[in-house]
Amino acid sequence: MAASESDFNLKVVLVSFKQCLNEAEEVQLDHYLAGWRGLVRFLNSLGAIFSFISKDVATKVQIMEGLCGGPGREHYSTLQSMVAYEVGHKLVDLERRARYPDSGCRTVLRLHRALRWLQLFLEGLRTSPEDASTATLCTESYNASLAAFHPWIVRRAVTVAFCTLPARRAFLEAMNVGPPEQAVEMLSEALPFIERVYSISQKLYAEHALLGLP
Ligand SMILES: CCCCCCCC/C=C\CCCCCCCC(=O)N[C@@H](COP(=O)(O)O)[C@H](O)/C=C/CCCCCCCCCCCCC
Repeated sequence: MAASESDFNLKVVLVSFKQCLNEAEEVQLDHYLAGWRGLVRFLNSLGAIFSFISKDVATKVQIMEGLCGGPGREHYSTLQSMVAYEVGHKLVDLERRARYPDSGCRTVLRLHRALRWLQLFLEGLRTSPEDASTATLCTESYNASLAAFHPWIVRRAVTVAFCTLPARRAFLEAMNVGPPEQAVEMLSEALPFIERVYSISQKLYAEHALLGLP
């Protein structure tokens, strides 16, 4: 993995997701996006073959940064306020993508689906035996989450990229939180926060019938 990305620390990323929820259990977008920025750094450290993925995530983070810092910024403090604003002002189109291609709701939905992949993948890393194949873990988590939303060509490219992933031990070391055993322990503590953020977001999107936003 590239030395320039050696400042990556998965614990810091996971803490962002822990900090996401306020007392009312609303998802605070600044922490949510901070978590994603950290994940982009890690993706960049995996080499050029993953750049099509990191670019897509980075673009989506930039769209959200534009909304969170733009003229309507007061509506973009939490996921809940964003959904209420965009749905209430008809800024989302459930039928076509072309009308509001950069709405916050559709952009976060893509990240939200990817968060499910991350949750499943990290859970796989945490619970698998030492000699488990990361390509297999990645493929299984991908097939159980994001794959349903991607066309054949993306699924194919992703499957090829997975074959270049480092071994499980290297992954755990790349988290920069100490020896592999400590990384596994950290995952046990941190994963419930990702799960919580995911399930609160999923419920919110389901309540507003936004889970299929094109
Ligand atoms: C030390 C271990 C830590 C693990 C950290 C992993 C870091 C990576 C975190 C997340 C990566 C997944 C990001 C995927 C975002 C996909 C968003 C998406 O679905 N975009 C598609 C739809 O967008 P619109 O066109 O509707 O705007 C877009 O078409 C697809 C683009 C590229 C393909 C995305 C493939 C996702 C594969 C997920 C596995 C990532 C493998 C990372 C390896 C660790």
